[in-house]
Amino acid sequence: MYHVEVTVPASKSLSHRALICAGLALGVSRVENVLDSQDLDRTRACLEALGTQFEVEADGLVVRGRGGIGQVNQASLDVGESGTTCRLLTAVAAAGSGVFSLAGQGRMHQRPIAPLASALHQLGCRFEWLEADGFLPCRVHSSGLKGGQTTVALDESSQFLSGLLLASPLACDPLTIGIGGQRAVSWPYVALTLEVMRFFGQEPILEQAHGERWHSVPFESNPSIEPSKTRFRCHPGVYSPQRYRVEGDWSNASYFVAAGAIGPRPVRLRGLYKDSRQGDRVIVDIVKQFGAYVEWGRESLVVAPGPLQGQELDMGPCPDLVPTVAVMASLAEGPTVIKNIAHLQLKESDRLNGVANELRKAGAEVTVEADTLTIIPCPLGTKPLRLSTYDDHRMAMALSLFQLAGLHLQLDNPGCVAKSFPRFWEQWDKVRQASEGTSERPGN
Ligand SMILES: O=C(O)C1=C[C@@H](OP(=O)(O)O)[C@@H](O)[C@H](O)C1
Ligand SMILES: C=C(OP(=O)(O)O)C(=O)O
Repeated sequence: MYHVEVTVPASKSLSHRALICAGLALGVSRVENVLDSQDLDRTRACLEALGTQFEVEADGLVVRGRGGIGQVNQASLDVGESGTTCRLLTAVAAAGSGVFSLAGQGRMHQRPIAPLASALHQLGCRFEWLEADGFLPCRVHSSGLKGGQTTVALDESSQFLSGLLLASPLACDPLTIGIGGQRAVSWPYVALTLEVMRFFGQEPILEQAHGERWHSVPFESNPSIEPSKTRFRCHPGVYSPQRYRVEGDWSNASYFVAAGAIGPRPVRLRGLYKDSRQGDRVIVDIVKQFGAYVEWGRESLVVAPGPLQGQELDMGPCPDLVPTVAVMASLAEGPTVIKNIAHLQLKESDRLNGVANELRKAGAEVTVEADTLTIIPCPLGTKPLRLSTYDDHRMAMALSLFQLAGLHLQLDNPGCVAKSFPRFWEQWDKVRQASEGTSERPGN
C-alpha cells in the first residue's frame, strides 16, 4: 500500500545533554544534527551566559567549552518554557561560583524546582526565591558544589537527578546522590543523561542496596526503582571534547507512529535509531499492543493500521507519550486506562486535565483520578471542532491526530509546536493530505 514518508527531528533530550556536556568540556566539540527549536535556543543561550562559545556549522554546532563553569560573578539565565533547560542548567550553574539569576516564561514559573534546590542546598548553595518559594524566578548563590552526600526526591520530575548528575564531575570532592521520595518518575531519561555523560568521558556509578551493603549495578531503563535503595556515586573530573551526533526523537516520532496505527495510510518514519535508549521508543510496543502493524526496514520504520483495541498501560516512565496515546485510545475500540501519570500535571500545561477536557469535546468519555486517566471512546461528532492546545506543543501535535478520523479541527495556537518541532506542520501535512486529499491546516 502507498506509504506516507516522514523524517523525524533530532532528539530534544539528547540535544540538551550533548550541548551541556560539550559546553562543560575542556576544548572544542562538534555536536551534529542538534535539534533546532525554541527549547534548544534557550539551552544554548544559557550556556553562552555561563561562558561557552558556539559556532554554527552546516550540520550542527562547534562548541568551545572552558572545562567547567568556574568563577562567574553574575549571570542571568532565561530558560523560557523549557523544563529540561531549567532543571539541568540550574544544577550546572550551581557548580560555578557566583550569583545566578534564573527566570523563565509562561508555565515555567509554576513548574517545581524545590526538590533540586533542596539537594543543592545540601551541597552548599543558597536559593533566593523572588516570587513564590520553590519556583522561578530565583537567584542561586554558590561558591561551587562541595561534594559529599545529597538526596533528591524524584516524585515530580527526573530532571532534578539529571541536573545533579551532569553537574557532579564539577564538584570539588566525590559526591553521592541518594534518591528520596516515594517513586522515581520518567526514569528512562536518566539513562540518556548517563549515556551522554559517558560519551564525554564521565561515568557516575549506579548502586543498589542489598541488605546493609551497596553494589554497583548496570542501569536498566525500566526497573521498579526503590528510591531508598538506589544511589549514584560520582567523581570529580573534566568532560572531554567529542564529536557527537544526535539521533532522532522518539517522543516527536510518536505522532507519526500513532498516525500510521490509526490510518488510513501506513507511515514510514526515517531518522530513528531502533536500539535507542530513549524511553519513548516504547511507542512502537504500545501501538502493536493496540493492534497496529510495525515493521523495521534497514533505515526506516513502517507503521500500518490495524483494528485498534483499548489497553491498560503504566506510562509513568514515558509521560510525553500520554497525549498521543490518549487521542489514539479515543479512536480505538473499548476502554483504555493509563496509570501512574500524576506528573503530567506539571508539564508545559496540566496535561492530565487538558487531555481529558479536549477528548471530551471530541466526544470521548474520560475520567481523571489522582494519577490515572480512563478513556472510553464514543462516536465522534461531525461538527467542526475547536480544541485548545493550552499553548503546549505536545497537546497541539497529539490533537492533530483527530484529523485522521475525519474531524474538521481548529487549534487555538498551532505555532506552539516550535518548542520542540518547528517543522511539525510540514511533516504533518503529508500525513493529512494522504488521508484527506486536502491542504487545509488546523489553524485559527
Ligand atoms: O530529562 C528530559 O530530557 C525530560 C524528562 C521528562 O520530564 P520529567 O522528568 O520532568 O517527567 C520529559 O517529560 C521531558 O520532556 C524531557
Ligand atoms: C515536558 C516537556 O519538556 P520540558 O520538561 O523540557 O519543558 C516536553 O517536551 O513534553
